[in-house]
Amino acid sequence: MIIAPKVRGFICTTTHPAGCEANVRQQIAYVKSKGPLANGPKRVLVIGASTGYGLASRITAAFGSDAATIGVFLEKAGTEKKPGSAGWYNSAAFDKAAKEAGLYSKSVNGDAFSDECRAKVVELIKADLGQVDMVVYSLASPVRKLPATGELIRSALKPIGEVYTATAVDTNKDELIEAHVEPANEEEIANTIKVMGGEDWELWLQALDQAGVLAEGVKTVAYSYIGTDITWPIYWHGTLGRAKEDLDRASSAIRQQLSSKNGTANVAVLKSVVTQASAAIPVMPLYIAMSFKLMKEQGIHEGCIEQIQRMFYTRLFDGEFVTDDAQRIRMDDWELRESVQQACRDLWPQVTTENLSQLTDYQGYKAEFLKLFGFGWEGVDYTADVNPEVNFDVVAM
Ligand SMILES: NC(=O)c1ccc[n+]([C@@H]2O[C@H](COP(=O)([O-])OP(=O)(O)OC[C@H]3O[C@@H](n4cnc5c(N)ncnc54)[C@H](O)[C@@H]3O)[C@@H](O)[C@H]2O)c1
Repeated sequence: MIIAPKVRGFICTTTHPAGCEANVRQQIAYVKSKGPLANGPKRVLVIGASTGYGLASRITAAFGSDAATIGVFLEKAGTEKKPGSAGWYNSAAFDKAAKEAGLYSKSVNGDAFSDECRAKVVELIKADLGQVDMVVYSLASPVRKLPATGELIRSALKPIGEVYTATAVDTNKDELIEAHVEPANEEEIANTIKVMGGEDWELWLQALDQAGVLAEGVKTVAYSYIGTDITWPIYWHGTLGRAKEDLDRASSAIRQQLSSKNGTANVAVLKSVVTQASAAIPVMPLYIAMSFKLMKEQGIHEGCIEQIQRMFYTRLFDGEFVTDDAQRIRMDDWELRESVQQACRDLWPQVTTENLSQLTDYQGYKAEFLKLFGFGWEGVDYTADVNPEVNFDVVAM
């Protein structure tokens, strides 16, 4: 079939397998261009491995450090008649490239919040790798089914204390709007912490530790976002920020847990990038369009793969392991420069629907958003017939 993009709200409901493969190949080429990673991990588990930062982590570990990887994600396979999710095609493309390079790659498609999924991963590690020396936690999900009770909990994307009002962009109409978001109540705050906080990361590390599949000196990282005063009301000071604070709590609990095997646990604070997760956060698309323009002009632009490659190569495994006072790895250092933030603050009140494309990198944002779903990649013939049914080595749950 011939597949064209169909955007509905914050997502594109169609995907292109060849475009997703082009995305993965380009990320692999980027990592390879940096040469081998000294002292890198060799057996890596990535939870949330199919898109965004998790995919970039899997690619960096495999192609920077020749690591065997197990990836966990929740994605939909395509059928003859209907395209699957982008993460499915990304993972198929990763698996193909890893095997071509002689690297071990196994994937588990299932609910990472479930005990069954943890048990399956433990079984795989025991059977194939023995132990892992790195665990990346990169889940982004609006819902979590609690493993103990089966209760389905939903997160909320809301401010706390007062209504949030700000200029935002309606990405369907390409118009500036005034976004109003009502504050969360106590239950919504607690629920968001349950879904996106640190509990599930802790459960993973406990299960892996108890099964004896964590190697001496194991490193685990979970990804977070803090941002600045521009996004604080909706993010860091809102429900998601509370969940991310809980990740800091979990990181110190896991650090304690791993100390007997000289393991480390850190939250890595990453920059804002275009992913399916960030597209759903009010104000993020406008802020990203603005900061991308400035960071590109200043020669410090990074997407997922550039951020993660820099983290692995200059902080985690080679270079200087520096953290902030809360033991967080700060990869948002370039984004937080005053040259970027002050310029954003100055630009914010000047942006209108008419000058959006001149004052910000809005066109770049839109193009990158479509690229997440496999559209707009150079070298892909979008007029050609493509089979949406793509199979690879994946354990279904
Ligand atoms: N996007 C940003 O700008 C940004 C910035 C800083 C930090 N982060 C953080 O990085 C992490 C990853 O975010 P992202 O933007 O890469 O998101 P993403 O939406 O691109 O990826 C989410 C991943 O989680 C997986 N997933 C979701 N629910 C699952 C489930 N129930 N079971 C198994 N897998 C599941 C998906 O399959 C996918 O692999 C999040 O913690 C996010 O807060 C993102």
